[in-house]
Amino acid sequence: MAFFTRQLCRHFSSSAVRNVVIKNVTIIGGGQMGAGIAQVAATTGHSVTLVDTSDDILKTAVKGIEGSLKRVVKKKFADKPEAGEEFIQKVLRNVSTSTDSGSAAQRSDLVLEAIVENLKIKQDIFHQLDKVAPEHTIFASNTSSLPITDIASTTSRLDRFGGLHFFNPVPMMKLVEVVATSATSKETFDSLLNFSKVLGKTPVSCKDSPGFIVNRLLVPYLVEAVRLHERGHGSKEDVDIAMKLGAGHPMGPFELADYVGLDTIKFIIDGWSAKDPSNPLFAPIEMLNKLVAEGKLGKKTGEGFYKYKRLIK
Ligand SMILES: CCCCCCCCCCCCC[C@H](O)CC(=O)SCCNC(=O)CCNC(=O)[C@H](O)C(C)(C)COP(=O)(O)OP(=O)(O)OC[C@H]1O[C@@H](n2cnc3c(N)ncnc32)[C@H](O)[C@@H]1OP(=O)(O)O
Ligand SMILES: NC(=O)c1ccc[n+]([C@@H]2O[C@H](COP(=O)([O-])OP(=O)(O)OC[C@H]3O[C@@H](n4cnc5c(N)ncnc54)[C@H](O)[C@@H]3O)[C@@H](O)[C@H]2O)c1
Repeated sequence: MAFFTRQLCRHFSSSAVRNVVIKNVTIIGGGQMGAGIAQVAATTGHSVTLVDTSDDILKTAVKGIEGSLKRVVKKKFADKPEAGEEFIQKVLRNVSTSTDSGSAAQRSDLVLEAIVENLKIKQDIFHQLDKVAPEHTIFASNTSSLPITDIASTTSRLDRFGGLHFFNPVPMMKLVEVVATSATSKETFDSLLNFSKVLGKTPVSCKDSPGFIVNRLLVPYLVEAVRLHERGHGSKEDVDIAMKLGAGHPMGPFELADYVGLDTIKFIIDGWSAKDPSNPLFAPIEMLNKLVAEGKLGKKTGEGFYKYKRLIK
């Protein structure tokens, strides 16, 4: 009888999990994206634990969240600065930080990963967390370019694993790509879809195909911009001005690349090139490789294609 009950529980706890209402969220990675997602989740009343590898990084992340919230309240509470400050403190109370992803995951309905764009590191972290997270906990990755199926493969919760691809800067960008693998259950997908809506975002449904929707279209455009410049057909500045004034983009391709982070972009290009080496789209980009080798990673380090005065906006 005990055996039967155990089997029944196992069945219900894995394949027939009900929709999970997401309240407690662990976000792994307190960089640009993790901090932005933490801000939005905390603002919408979720209890958020932000995890990174050191307390210093986490301190910088929380400072970044506070800075971003100040920009939000400047608009939202234009005539009531005290109410604005109260709002900021209320949101910040919903954010705690930790360097221990395991204990954070134990209290979470959702573990959302936003660490470096490296398959092995992402797989390792989910493999560890799969052993300690509650059965009902949904895992999701914010990857820009890696197959969710590959990231999920080191876990035993393929039905409770999906993609939640946010856009940078998270507080301003309305879109979330919600990605289902062939193993993601409908309940998990619906929970992720609903979570995105509760965050105030507009979700679109995506298959686990390379680049999902946005990056599938955005990457060739960005690559062609840098090739055009390398061929001597336009300065960075003119290319950026052209795309802003001629195509209505809020940022030109070089500005956008600096904003995303050149290390992240290199991870994306190198990863796709390794999978599809004969595709000319992914041939090495000399300018990009040089800047990354010099530690010029874009806006976050103060220099990339351009130089910047302020590191944290
Ligand atoms: C060339 C190299 C090629 C190499 C190959 C390429 C390979 C592949 C690359 C793939 C990358 C994929 C990355 C990822 O997976 C997907 C992405 O995220 S792509 C990025 C998507 N984001 C964008 O496209 C951003 C475009 N930019 C904008 O929308 C705007 O510029 C902006 C960021 C919103 C800023 O607006 P601006 O008007 O320019 O500037 P302001 O500073 O005046 O801001 C306006 C308004 O917004 C408020 N605000 C801005 N940022 C924040 C923030 N972080 N927090 C809170 N508020 C913010 C600001 O306060 C202003 O408010 P207002 O004054 O108007 O009240
Ligand atoms: N930058 C963008 O515009 C953008 C947009 C959408 C999605 N993404 C994706 O989001 C992810 C993060 O990108 P980002 O721009 O925030 O990068 P980032 O470099 O700003 O931040 C990554 C953070 O992860 C931390 N980290 C690394 N290994 C860790 C580990 N084992 N445990 C805990 N923390 C760890 C780092 O210390 C760093 O703070 C990537 O997968 C990227 O492809 C990026």
